[in-house]
Amino acid sequence: MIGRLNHVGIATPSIEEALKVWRDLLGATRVHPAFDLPAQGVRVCFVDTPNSQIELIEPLGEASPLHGFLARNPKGGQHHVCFEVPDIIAARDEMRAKGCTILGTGEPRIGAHGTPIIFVHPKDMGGVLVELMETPQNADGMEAH
Ligand SMILES: CC[C@@H](C(=O)O)C(=O)SCCNC(=O)CCNC(=O)[C@H](O)C(C)(C)COP(=O)(O)OP(=O)(O)OC[C@H]1O[C@@H](n2cnc3c(N)ncnc32)[C@H](O)[C@@H]1OP(=O)(O)O
Ligand SMILES: [Co+2]
Repeated sequence: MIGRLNHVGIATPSIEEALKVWRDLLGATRVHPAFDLPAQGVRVCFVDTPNSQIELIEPLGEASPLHGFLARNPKGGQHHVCFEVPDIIAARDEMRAKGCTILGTGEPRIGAHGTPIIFVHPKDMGGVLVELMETPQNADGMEAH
């Protein structure tokens, strides 16, 4: 079921501060404009790497899921990893059948790439918060990579 690594999520109190690491120290040159995703309670900025992306996420609003993490890690840190799957409902049902907890209602929500996503609880994933996202498709129905 597990597919391509789409991105690594990095929680930060400030995207501008975090960019000093990824752009200024590590030399990333392709930094996308930051944007708000109110439905997910985050502000997002993607940094391209040669074979994947870093997703910088900053809390947006009082209900942001990042507040607990940043209370434990005030300077931010690695928050989640995201893998593509061909069918999000099939992936969710398979993970549930294997005894994993899907966070929230379990209904997929639209993520930053415009495709449905779910999160699997870190207690079932060896301490790693895992995001699964449906593989982006082109207009012709082919994988958009
Ligand atoms: C940009 C949009 C989208 C995309 O398209 O890519 C995103 O990526 S949005 C990213 C932000 N959204 C989410 O994270 C949604 C899912 N997350 C949650 O529901 C919560 O954050 C959480 C995972 C349930 C954690 O909630 P929190 O209140 O912070 O902590 P708890 O006290 O409930 O913690 C329970 C347990 O889990 C450990 N934990 C928490 N966060 C992480 C983490 N990021 N990685 C690993 N482990 C984590 C926490 O330490 C607790 O452990 P124990 O103390 O051992 O119980
Ligand atoms: Co993500």
